[in-house]
Amino acid sequence: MASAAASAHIQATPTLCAAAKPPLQMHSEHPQRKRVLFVTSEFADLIKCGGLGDVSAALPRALSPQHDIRLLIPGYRQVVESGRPIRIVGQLPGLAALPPCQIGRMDLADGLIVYVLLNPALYERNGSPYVDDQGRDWADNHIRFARLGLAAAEIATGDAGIQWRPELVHANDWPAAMAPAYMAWRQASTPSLLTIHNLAYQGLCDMRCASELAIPESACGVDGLEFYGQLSFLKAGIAYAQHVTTVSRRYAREITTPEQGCGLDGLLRAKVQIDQLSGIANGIDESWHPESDPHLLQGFSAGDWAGKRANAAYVQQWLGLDDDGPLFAVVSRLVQQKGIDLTLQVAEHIVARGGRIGVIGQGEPALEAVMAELGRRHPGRIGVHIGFDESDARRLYAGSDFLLMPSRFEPCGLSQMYAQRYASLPIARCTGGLADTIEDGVNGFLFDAPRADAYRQAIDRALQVFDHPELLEAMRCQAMSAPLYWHQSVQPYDRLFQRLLSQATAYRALR
Ligand SMILES: Nc1ncnc2c1ncn2[C@@H]1O[C@H](COP(=O)(O)OP(=O)(O)O[C@H]2O[C@H](CO)[C@@H](O)[C@H](O)[C@H]2O)[C@@H](O)[C@H]1O
Repeated sequence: MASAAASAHIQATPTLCAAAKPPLQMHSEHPQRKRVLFVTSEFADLIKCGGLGDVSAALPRALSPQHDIRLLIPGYRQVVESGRPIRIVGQLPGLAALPPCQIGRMDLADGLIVYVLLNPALYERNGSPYVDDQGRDWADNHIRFARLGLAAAEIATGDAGIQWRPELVHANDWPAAMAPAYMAWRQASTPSLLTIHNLAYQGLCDMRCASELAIPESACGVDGLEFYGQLSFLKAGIAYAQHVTTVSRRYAREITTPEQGCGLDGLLRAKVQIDQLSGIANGIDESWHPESDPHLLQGFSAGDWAGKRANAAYVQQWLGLDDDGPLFAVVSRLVQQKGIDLTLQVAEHIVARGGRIGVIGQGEPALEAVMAELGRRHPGRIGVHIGFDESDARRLYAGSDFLLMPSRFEPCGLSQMYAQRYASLPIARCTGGLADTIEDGVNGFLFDAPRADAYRQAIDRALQVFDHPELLEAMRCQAMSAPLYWHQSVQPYDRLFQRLLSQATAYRALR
């Protein structure tokens, strides 16, 4: 339902937004400058549930000097009520059960352009992009995110009425993964790229939804979207995109195995054989800087730990912790992937060894409840905040000595890199991007088996380092310089964009 406040920010007349500032510095002399539509369900400036929101805010900005890259996001309440003007620039008709929508345009202060898919009934709700206030999936998620994919295809084929047409569509995760499929069914000549940030979330719905979503019957078989009797949005993206990337090189290999392939490993192996699957590691954006981060109580740098102590003092007070012992942090979505059950098993060990644990997390209601109960059982030693708060999360990274991240799988992981940058040493499982970004005993600690005993041994090694200040100092300094900023990931994306575009040109010439 549209709220009055929401409507107030949507301008129907195509006048220039007052908030628009001169665009980002554009190297217009770049001969390979391309128009790219980045399709995503989260964007940290406005709405973030996890790492996808961070990447969607940082990667397009990092690529902006090379390319005219614009975002397409759903018009959630948090987006239309953000106070940033939106002007209507396009109209989309309905198709089957996918309703008509408008396209709004938001010009951000740094020049980034965001297209907003507007349909109050579909997107302007309380709750998160994916679940309601009780943590239940929205029952019409298949409609909401198929609509997003169709809108991307309509923009790509020039049917949205907006004065801009991408040369490449970059879809992210299952909520955007129908874009390559709708583009193929509309014979778009524009190539598409799908980035998988997490293979475990696939966007499954009942096969009977096919007609509501205008999916051609010929695409409903095992060579198309069918996945064990259901329709899979992610499979659609993998099948129809010209290329698939994931967010670390190791995870790109892992998802081709039956253990980590979530039932899609066969299809992904086929993609490898035709050179259509690769891994490009995430970076971190420059707001994650311990000297200048405005969220922190006090900044700090390697060797000058007064600011780190000030953040620790804040965390102590906020979470009701005692003031002695090493501080272990958990900053995480509370979901099975993150190995929260393993942390529950080692928590008493940490407390018995004189440690404290500070938690900020949100996610599955059952895991939230056990985590909160753990905090109640150990007042002063374990403090738990169930919720999502950017400032508190950053202060917890900055104030802690170690980050606990025993993920069962981890496509890349940003939290461990944020912790490293803020001199909190990650204790993590040797999997996916964690294995690619942490050097055991140098800038963090890794353990192999997803078991409490292996995890406890890594914690004991961390505690030994904590007892040797010169070692701790050396590891902190190594960690702070380890994570790569995004500009280091630009080149591989750039090369991939150019390759996909030249393949598309060659293909068009053959037709
Ligand atoms: N309660 C809370 N309050 C405030 N902030 C919180 C929070 N809980 C988590 N966060 C923040 O959410 C982000 C989590 O990002 P990650 O990349 O570590 O994991 P996530 O599984 O969400 O991302 C998925 O996508 C990313 C992006 O590609 C991959 O790196 C990753 O492996 C994959 O699982 C971080 O910015 C973290 O600080």
